[in-house]
Amino acid sequence: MATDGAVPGPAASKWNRLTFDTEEDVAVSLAKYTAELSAKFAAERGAFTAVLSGGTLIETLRKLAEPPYLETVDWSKWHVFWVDERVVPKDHVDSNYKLAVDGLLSKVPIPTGQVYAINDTLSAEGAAADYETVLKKLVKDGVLAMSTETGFPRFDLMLLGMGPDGHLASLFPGHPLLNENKKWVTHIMDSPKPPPQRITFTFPVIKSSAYVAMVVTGPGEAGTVKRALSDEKTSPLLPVEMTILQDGEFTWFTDKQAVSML
Ligand SMILES: O=C(O)[C@H](O)[C@@H](O)[C@H](O)[C@H](O)COP(=O)(O)O
Repeated sequence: MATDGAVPGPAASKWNRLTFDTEEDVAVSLAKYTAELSAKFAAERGAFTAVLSGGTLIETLRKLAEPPYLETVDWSKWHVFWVDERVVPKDHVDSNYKLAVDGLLSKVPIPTGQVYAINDTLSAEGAAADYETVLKKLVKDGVLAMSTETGFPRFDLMLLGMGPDGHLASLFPGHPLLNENKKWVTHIMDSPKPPPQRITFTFPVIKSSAYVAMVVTGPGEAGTVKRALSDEKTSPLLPVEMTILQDGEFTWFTDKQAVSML
């Protein structure tokens, strides 16, 4: 059972809240939504740029690796990125790349050259700069779109999670990185969520997305979801509340436990 809600944001942007009975129902709907956007952009642009988070998001994407999507999705058009990544070896248990490979990417035939992991031999600062260089080349190559409104890259779909403190990516409440408005990719050395060293997309990039799915299931963030979805705003806004798309569609994918305090 899904319900919609009305929402704020720039006139060109849309905002939806979908609530399902169970996490399983969220997973079923998220796979359909992702597969449909994949087909849309593959047809329109000949490529589909999909950005993954760490955390439970990969588990909630599990239905994509099952029929019918295994056969019906044109995986050759996919280009996969990470909205944030821990600065650890790619085979480390804390790696978001490892998490995604184990949970999804090893099960679907995306060309390996179209999965963009960080260079794990570099420092956090170096890896962020290197990742930004990779993105800029993909813009030149016509794989990654640019937002004409913001001058930042415009990813087709970002699949995001939210922490109990309202963080997304590695953009944490009260952190100076929330104000970064020049770089596409930056680095953090003191992440309150371990491990401490990460790279992360900046807000201008996230806000330039064509589609964002904010996937929150279970009771763990119910209080933060209540605050994020409340009309009464308290200052300072949480990072998730700051994520107002410039010209895109933001959709909450939640289960009943996640919205149980609304
Ligand atoms: O690298 C990370 O840790 C993630 O990208 C992070 O932003 C995650 O999405 C949230 O912390 C939600 O995590 P859960 O889905 O596990 O609640």
